[in-house]
Amino acid sequence: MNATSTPADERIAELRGEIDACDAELIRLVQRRLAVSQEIGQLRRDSGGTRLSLAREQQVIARFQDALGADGAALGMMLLRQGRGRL
Ligand SMILES: C=C(O[C@@H]1C=C(C(=O)O)C=C[C@H]1O)C(=O)O
Repeated sequence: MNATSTPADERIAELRGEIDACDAELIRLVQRRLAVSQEIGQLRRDSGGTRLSLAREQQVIARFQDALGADGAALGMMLLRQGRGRL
């Protein structure tokens, strides 16, 4: 600790490091999820199926809603939208 920083400042800096690590992991997971989702979409289209599966999307949103409430559902919808690209 230097002369001007308090114990709270030190702890905040430490916790911000944890947040930064969480964010980096989340970004990596979102990118991985997008790649997997796009691969599934391509496989379905190549075999003559639809690009989207609304029943599956409802399951995904319900999972986020159950775990995280209304904001979770919104987050799930953002992830789904990311994988859709141009409709
Ligand atoms: C990835 C899939 O395709 C699409 C993308 C989804 C997703 O990103 O979770 C879910 C349903 C589909 O609309 C799938 O069917 O699982």
